[in-house]
Amino acid sequence: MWSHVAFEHPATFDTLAMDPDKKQEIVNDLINFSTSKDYYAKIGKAWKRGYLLFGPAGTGKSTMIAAMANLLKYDVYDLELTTVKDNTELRKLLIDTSSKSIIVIEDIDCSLDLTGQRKKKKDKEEDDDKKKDEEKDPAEEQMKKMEQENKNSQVTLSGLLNFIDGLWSACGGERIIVFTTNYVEKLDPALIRRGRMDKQIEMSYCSFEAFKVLAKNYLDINSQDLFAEVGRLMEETKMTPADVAENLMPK
Ligand SMILES: Nc1ncnc2c1ncn2[C@@H]1O[C@H](COP(=O)(O)OP(=O)(O)OP(=O)(O)O)[C@@H](O)[C@H]1O
Repeated sequence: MWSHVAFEHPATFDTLAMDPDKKQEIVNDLINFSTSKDYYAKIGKAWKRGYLLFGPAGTGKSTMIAAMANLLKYDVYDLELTTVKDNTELRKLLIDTSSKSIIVIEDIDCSLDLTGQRKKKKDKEEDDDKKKDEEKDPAEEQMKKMEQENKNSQVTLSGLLNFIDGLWSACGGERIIVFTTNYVEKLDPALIRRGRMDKQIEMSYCSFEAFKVLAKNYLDINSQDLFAEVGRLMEETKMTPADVAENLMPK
């Protein structure tokens, strides 16, 4: 079901531009997770950890995932939810991952109508209430039933969460699941509740600290007269690390 491509992304935590304290915290968290087999066994929980990476495009969410994989030497599985037929298929796909893996679901806000599904259900209940006393057309009822069955055959938020919550306990191995989004505010709060996403990481516009990492990577410069001015401008502007990096590339 998965097609295999050798993972050879060069990004590491050394080349990742972000606040050094925040970066160190994430590295510590990952190492702590990967060396905690006994702890998870002791508390009787699946050895898994969920990360939510959020922030504007070009702030390094994909780069961060590559750095995670390179640090832990895990396989990366890119899961395109919109192409998964139903919860059964989702289950099969996830069981089929290797025992040291990072499962990535990018742009979660676009993959599933996470907020919509709940709203639709509520709207439907209201509609049904209104109709309670009205005569019900059997043909219409049948159509509704079919529509509902069709809906049930798709990947749902609850299918996804159930999987994250439970199934891995049966599989063994260490699994990291990473969700990314450019619009954290659009997500269903149930998805980002603690316990489901263990760590939420905001990827933000390029700070001066992040700029220094990029200057070192791209130009081999640690310090320069213009740095003070760049630092001031970085505070004033909202530039993504991707934009900064592009400007540091030879033209
Ligand atoms: N924090 C960063 N550190 C180092 N390089 C970065 C960083 N952010 C972006 N880049 C550079 O910009 C390119 C695009 O960034 P990336 O794809 O990681 O961003 P993204 O947040 O995943 O964007 P999108 O939301 O569009 O997927 C990367 O290949 C990398 O070269």
